[in-house]
Amino acid sequence: MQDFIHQLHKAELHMHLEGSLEPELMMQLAERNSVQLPYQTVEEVRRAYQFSNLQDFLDIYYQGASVLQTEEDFSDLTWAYLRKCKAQGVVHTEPFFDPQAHTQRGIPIEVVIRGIDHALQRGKAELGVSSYLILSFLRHLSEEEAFATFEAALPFGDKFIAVGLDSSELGHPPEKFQQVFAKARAEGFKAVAHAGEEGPPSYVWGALDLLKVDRIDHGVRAFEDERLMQRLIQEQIPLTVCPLSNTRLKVFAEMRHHTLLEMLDRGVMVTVNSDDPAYFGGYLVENFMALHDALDLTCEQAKQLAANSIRASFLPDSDKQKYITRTQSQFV
Ligand SMILES: Nc1ncnc2[nH]cnc12
Ligand SMILES: [Zn+2]
Repeated sequence: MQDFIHQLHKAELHMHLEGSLEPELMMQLAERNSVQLPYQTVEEVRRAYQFSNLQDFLDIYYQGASVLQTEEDFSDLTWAYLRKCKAQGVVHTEPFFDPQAHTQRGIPIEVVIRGIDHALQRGKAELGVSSYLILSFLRHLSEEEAFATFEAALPFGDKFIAVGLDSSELGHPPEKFQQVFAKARAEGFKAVAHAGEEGPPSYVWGALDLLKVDRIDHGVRAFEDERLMQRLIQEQIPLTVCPLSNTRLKVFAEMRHHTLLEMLDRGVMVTVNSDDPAYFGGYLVENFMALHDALDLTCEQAKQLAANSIRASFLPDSDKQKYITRTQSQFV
């Protein structure tokens, strides 16, 4: 099964670059930049990765991100992730970055974007992995701060395709960011938002109706609202679901309780993603394998999920068709 999943042409649509910072690189960059971390060894870092909810994780995630300071750091981080993509049969990726996690520490936004973009260009040229970057706003900060971030990023508007919304969900509903999303869409950007990870189904409705997003990130709590499920199915709105993240952050107590395959079988456009692979125990293939181990994911379902990831991407239709046709003729 693992080989089968490796070979499928897959897109990854929900992955935070800062969440791909492996403990080894974290320690290396801490040393390179003289940043003090509360850990002495890689093992100590790994031992700290015990989370009981999203906020627990975010506290550690932002602390980890503090080692990223120069263009080279952002490029090294992105490059390491793209090599993983190449090794796992990910042909296209649409990663998030959180500019405010860095600008708040005094790192200029151009350092962040230039570093990431350098690696993404190299990934396309040297590894054949294509990508579209997504600029994500931190929802625990204000909409004014999101606007300022968007304005500062606009001179680099050719380097990202969409805006997103992440960080602490509860207490920060989509409507808080209605104006800045309207502005970004008016400027021609696509839109996505985390919704229904820890937040209730009403946040998914809000992301659809107020932010007018093209995809929902997570969205697993939509399962609790049958009318919403019907809408997701009818309109084929993609959900970028992250199984290992959901169990690590206790959205589901155990993988065997995860509803991803039930959603797939009901006709929801679900995709599999890794969210923060360095923190949650695996990249894309490991997420597929977790579904196989706990829920008996079949080859047919894996193929469908891979095709969904291409369909739900922002690739042009001609590229989507190319990848889907290839996957279908790969295994007959
Ligand atoms: N799973 C997640 N939910 C919200 N914000 C995040 N930032 C990084 N990972 C996240
Ligand atoms: Zn996420």
